[in-house]
Amino acid sequence: MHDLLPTRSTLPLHDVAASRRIETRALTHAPDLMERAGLAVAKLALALRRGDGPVWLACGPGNNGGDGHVAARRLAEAGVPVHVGLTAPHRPALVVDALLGLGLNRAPSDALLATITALQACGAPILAVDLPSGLLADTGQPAGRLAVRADHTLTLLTLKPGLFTGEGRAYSGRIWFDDLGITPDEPATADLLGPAGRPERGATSHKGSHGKVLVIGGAPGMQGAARLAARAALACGAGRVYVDLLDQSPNEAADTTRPELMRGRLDDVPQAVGVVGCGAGTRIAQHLSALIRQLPRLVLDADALNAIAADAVMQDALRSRRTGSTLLTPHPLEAARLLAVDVAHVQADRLAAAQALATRLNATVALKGSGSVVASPGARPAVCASGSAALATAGSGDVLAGWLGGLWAQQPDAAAHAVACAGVDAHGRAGEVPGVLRAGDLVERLAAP
Ligand SMILES: NC(=O)C1=CN([C@@H]2O[C@H](COP(=O)(O)OP(=O)(O)OC[C@H]3O[C@@H](n4cnc5c(N)ncnc54)[C@H](OP(=O)(O)O)[C@@H]3O)[C@@H](O)[C@H]2O)[C@@H](O)CC1
Ligand SMILES: Nc1ncnc2c1ncn2[C@@H]1O[C@H](COP(=O)(O)OP(=O)(O)O)[C@@H](O)[C@H]1O
Repeated sequence: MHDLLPTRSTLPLHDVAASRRIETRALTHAPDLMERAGLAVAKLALALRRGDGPVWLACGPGNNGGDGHVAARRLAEAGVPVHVGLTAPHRPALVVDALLGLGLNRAPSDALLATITALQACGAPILAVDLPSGLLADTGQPAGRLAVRADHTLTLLTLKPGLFTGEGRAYSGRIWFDDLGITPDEPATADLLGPAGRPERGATSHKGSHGKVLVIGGAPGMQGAARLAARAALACGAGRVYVDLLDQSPNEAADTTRPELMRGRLDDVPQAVGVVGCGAGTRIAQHLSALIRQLPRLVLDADALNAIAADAVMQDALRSRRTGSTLLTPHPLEAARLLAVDVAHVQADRLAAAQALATRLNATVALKGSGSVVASPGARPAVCASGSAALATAGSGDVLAGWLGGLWAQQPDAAAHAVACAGVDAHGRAGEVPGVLRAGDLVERLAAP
């Protein structure tokens, strides 16, 4: 058993169907799985309980509840007072939520909702077994109007996507993992991203070795967005970074506080990685066709995505680009526009939405938000466990787009999927601070070795 985040390597995620298959096969040679699960829960409960009061184990009707009953027995054997039931004891030292796990298949019944409300109100820390009760393992969304908001979740046998994306991080608390001694014997449903290395800088390299980025965006009043993207590309290590600010005179500086940044246009740097759309407004539409046709590698963000959502011809042009050469970075609303659905639909199943968009536009999609999802046509999707609400501030997405452009410029042979996985995870890790991180400071944190 170990504390899972931050991840030290890329790990497999398994959805409910895959977890069930793994469990069924494992039970043939390890029939004591529930004993192992209950023991792991009891060990963690011992470490987490606060005071001498009873550990309250709220056990549901299925095997999740079974894990809770085994844990209760183990705790009692260790001399810990336990209370097994659906109503609260006096001053519990810990609550073990073993109501519902993988088997959640509908909105919790009223009786379960009453127990969820009681365990939430009792004041003790909550340890959820496998999943917070009421949270859907595949999507990270509550199945009904309430799910347990746990302080800790000990997930068992497999890692479930819903712990990490959607609302998962808000409900799961600190995530622990015990594989119960079983190695998954089928491919992952998705990857949980680990840290990726930075592009190498050879001792004799020169600026020409590290590629070019062209940032196109920054309509009047929104030039900061393009500048943030350009600064991020520069901080990432791109050899040269050019900025094409829409509607600005070509004689003006790209960024007076970053003299390293140059003005440039598509015709000046036709082989650059394009980072298009940050703060661009609606005027970007008139530039997009040429950019989509000519730039070999494209990161499309913000207003570029909105323009594409409104133009079927541009969508066709995107589809005809080489697979692996286009990277879209929508937040959920931009993804919803591109898919012609509402945001709730996207958030209800972020993995499915990202995959649908990737297939529809023949592009890699980094669907942003807590638990960003990277999806590409024909590839296994990835979920990013890094990041925090410190990133929920204007400009952090512009920084991501620029950073992705900078990474890609230095790895011209990389496919968009690999670039997206590395960049999204690095961006999230740099954004793990208490409070708020201003986007300019995020660039500096990303740049730090
Ligand atoms: N087998 C093993 O050795 C191992 C098992 N493990 C553990 O087993 C867990 C999976 O167990 P599980 O399949 O029994 O499902 P579980 O989550 O307990 O729920 C099913 C029950 O809940 C009910 N129910 C569903 N939704 C409901 C709702 N909204 N409101 C009310 N009721 C609802 C459903 O009712 P039904 O649909 O049948 O009417 C059924 O009775 C897994 O998460 C892990 O903890 C692991 O530790 C590995 C070892
Ligand atoms: N609560 C959160 N947890 C993790 N990452 C977050 C959270 N809120 C925002 N982010 C990240 O911050 C960035 C915000 O991007 P975006 O919404 O495009 O902002 P902007 O357009 O203002 O730059 C995305 O990378 C997103 O994944």
